[in-house]
Amino acid sequence: MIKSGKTGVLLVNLGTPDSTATGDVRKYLREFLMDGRVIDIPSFPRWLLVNLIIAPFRSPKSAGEYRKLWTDRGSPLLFHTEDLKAKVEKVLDPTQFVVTMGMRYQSPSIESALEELMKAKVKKIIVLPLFPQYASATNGSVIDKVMEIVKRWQIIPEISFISNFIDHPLFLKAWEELGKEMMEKQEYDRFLFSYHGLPERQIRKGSVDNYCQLGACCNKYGPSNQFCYRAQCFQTTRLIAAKLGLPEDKVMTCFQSRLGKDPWIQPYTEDMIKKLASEGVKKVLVFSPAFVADCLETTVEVGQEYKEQFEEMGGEHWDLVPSLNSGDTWVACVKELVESRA
Ligand SMILES: C=CC1=C(C)c2cc3[nH]c(cc4nc(cc5[nH]c(cc1n2)c(C)c5CCC(=O)O)C(CCC(=O)O)=C4C)c(C)c3C=C
Ligand SMILES: [Fe+2]
Ligand SMILES: [Fe+2]
Repeated sequence: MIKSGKTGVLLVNLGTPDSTATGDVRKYLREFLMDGRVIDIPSFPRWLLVNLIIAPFRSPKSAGEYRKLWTDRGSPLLFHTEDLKAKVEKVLDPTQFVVTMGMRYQSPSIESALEELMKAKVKKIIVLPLFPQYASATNGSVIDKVMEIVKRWQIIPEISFISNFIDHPLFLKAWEELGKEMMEKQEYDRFLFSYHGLPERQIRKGSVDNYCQLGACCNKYGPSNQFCYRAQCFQTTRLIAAKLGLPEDKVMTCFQSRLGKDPWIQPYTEDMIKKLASEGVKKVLVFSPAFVADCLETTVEVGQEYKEQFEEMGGEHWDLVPSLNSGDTWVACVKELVESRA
């Protein structure tokens, strides 16, 4: 009998600068923000905006933020993704799977990872964008990039894209375990779930039959809004909160990291901090479940900057639940996600 080939697994995260030098941060921001799924305006105005305004003015400031984040092993987003890949490789059957890792922007590239899989003569590729909630700017962009590369291949193997995994029992269990560990050390008055934001326009563009109106529609999650990023975030909060038995009136969902002047999805995390402080709330536990690895957005923005803001307004505890990184339950989740598609 002819032996069929292995299945290739491609884990993809966002990407991070090569170093904290302003030039490297500028290069990263240029590649990232020139993606038409991230800044979704026509290419010429996008080029002007990115190259003449955002990259020159933002790079020095962002480089300073990256310096607060950087470790001996470099950027946490990169080394946690490398660790995850190494651990997933260990738990998957090596006679059946070849595991690779790539970043949507900068390095290691998706192209180099796909070449590795092609050389391994895989019969099928499973692509797992490491973003729990689907957004055109993240998962959509990964799918776009993979297709752009494989369309040049003579033989295109079967490809399966995992587009969201917010309800996977092991994803929820991993957050439950991390949350419990924090809650055993400290009591909290509120539980804040802060997700990466998106321009409202991008939600509207993805809304089928105009279902999504960026309001109470996101309080329900089902076939009508299964790809609405905002609805997926609210659903993620509900599922994790239920696992931890958190009282509904103490749980809030909000969105961080607005870029530019256009309206982004609300409520904004910064407004939520002001509201909590004005209500006299003192102890807040913060989850960031749009990310599966510690990165600039979690460690610096939520863990340092928002913490300072809350404390300046009279708050006493602002504690960030660490991300999934390469923890055992999360590794088991990735194993199951992959095996279920093999
Ligand atoms: C849930 C995942 C993410 C979504 C959705 C997303 C959308 C999005 N992001 C920007 C602009 C920036 N994001 C930046 C950093 C960053 N973003 C994500 C994830 C999502 N982005 C991660 C994991 C990171 C951190 C990377 C790291 O190296 O640690 C940045 C760069 C940092 C900075 O200069 O502040 C920008 C800029 C837009 C415009 C957007 C949707 C349209
Ligand atoms: Fe981002
Ligand atoms: Fe919605």
